[in-house]
Amino acid sequence: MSYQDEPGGYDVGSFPKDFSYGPFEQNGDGDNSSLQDDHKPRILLMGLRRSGKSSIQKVVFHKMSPNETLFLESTNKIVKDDINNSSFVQFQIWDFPGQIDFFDPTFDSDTIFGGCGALVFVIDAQDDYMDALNKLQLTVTKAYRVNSNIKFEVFIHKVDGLNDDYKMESQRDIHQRATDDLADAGLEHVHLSFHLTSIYDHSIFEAFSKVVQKLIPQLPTLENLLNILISNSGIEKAFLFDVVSKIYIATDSSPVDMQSYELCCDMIDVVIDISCIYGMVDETETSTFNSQSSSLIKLNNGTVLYLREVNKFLALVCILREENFQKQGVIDYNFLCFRDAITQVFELRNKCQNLEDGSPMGTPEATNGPLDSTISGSLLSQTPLP
Ligand SMILES: Nc1nc2c(ncn2[C@@H]2O[C@H](COP(=O)(O)OP(=O)(O)OP(=O)(O)O)[C@@H](O)[C@H]2O)c(=O)[nH]1
Repeated sequence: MSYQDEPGGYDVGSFPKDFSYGPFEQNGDGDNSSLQDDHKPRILLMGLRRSGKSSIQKVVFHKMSPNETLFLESTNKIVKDDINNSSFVQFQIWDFPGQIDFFDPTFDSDTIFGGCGALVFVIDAQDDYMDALNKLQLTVTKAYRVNSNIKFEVFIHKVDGLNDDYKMESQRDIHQRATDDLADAGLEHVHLSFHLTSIYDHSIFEAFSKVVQKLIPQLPTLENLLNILISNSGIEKAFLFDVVSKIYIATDSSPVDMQSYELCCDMIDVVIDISCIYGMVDETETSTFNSQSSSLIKLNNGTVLYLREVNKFLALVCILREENFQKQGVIDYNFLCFRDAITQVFELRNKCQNLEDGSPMGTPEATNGPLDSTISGSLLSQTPLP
């Protein structure tokens, strides 16, 4: 990951449409870095001072430990962070200073909101949130006028300090007030998504996963592939993880429960830690996660966790009953079909992006159409487990 700290020089002309995917572009011929930049969507982090914006960015994308965020200094200019080199998913995060003033003539809202995919507004739930709600209304109104395609995500943050009842009550109250405020501004049709988050547990990774997923046009295809994989392999739940950030870019369509997600995150940590200690062939190696990476953990409640490498950046982590793991051969075969299908999805996506920069080929409908049926066919041809 590279880290930039430059408040000016935004690229106004290009309008990022969706995610671009690292491995294939890096593998491609020639220098297409400017093309990559064109396709990189922006996620903006906004909210009042000290609400926790920089902490979120540092913990999720820079592996900072939550306690270290106590020493973070206040952000006083826009900080752009490129999430690209080591992560499969590519985008930019712009961290805004809390005191940003939309009426300042130097605040170029067309540039800032124009190329934005998602706007994450962070509200400190441990503080009085009335000012934050006013700012939220102002921000959404301003951003929506410039770009009606922005996904608005509200993080009700620092909930680690709150008991469960108060947490739910705050969420209900913030939800109600925020939607009322928008209705007053004539924007009742604008959708806000709410997430309860804290950097001290997995909730921030889960919330960010959902933000990122909304910007992946191939999500329905990925979900469909995961559904086919689990139903033919006796798997209960499967996540496709971006290994570096531990955000999941897709899961099957059964509901996600936090404990399963935490278990899978912990498994990735275990695999990376063990690989760092025992998996380095020589000291020049920089990545310990490679095509040899896989792991099987049996829990004492009859559950099995199974991890397989999909590519340099992605891992599939599955949860299944021990008795369903007896036919590991079928699961492994289905996994290989799944991996091929995923590769095809992103290769096709990449070709479309290169061929028709900005054309409707990049839309989910286009990528889901003919591709889905061929890939589904190859997976479905496997013998389902009894
Ligand atoms: N309890 C708790 N504290 C948090 C959490 N997230 C951030 N903090 C703390 O909140 C304080 C402010 O965090 P920052 O990330 O600097 O806030 P910011 O929104 O970037 O602040 P500005 O740069 O001034 O706009 C720090 O002391 C963090 O440790 C959280 O989830 N729970």
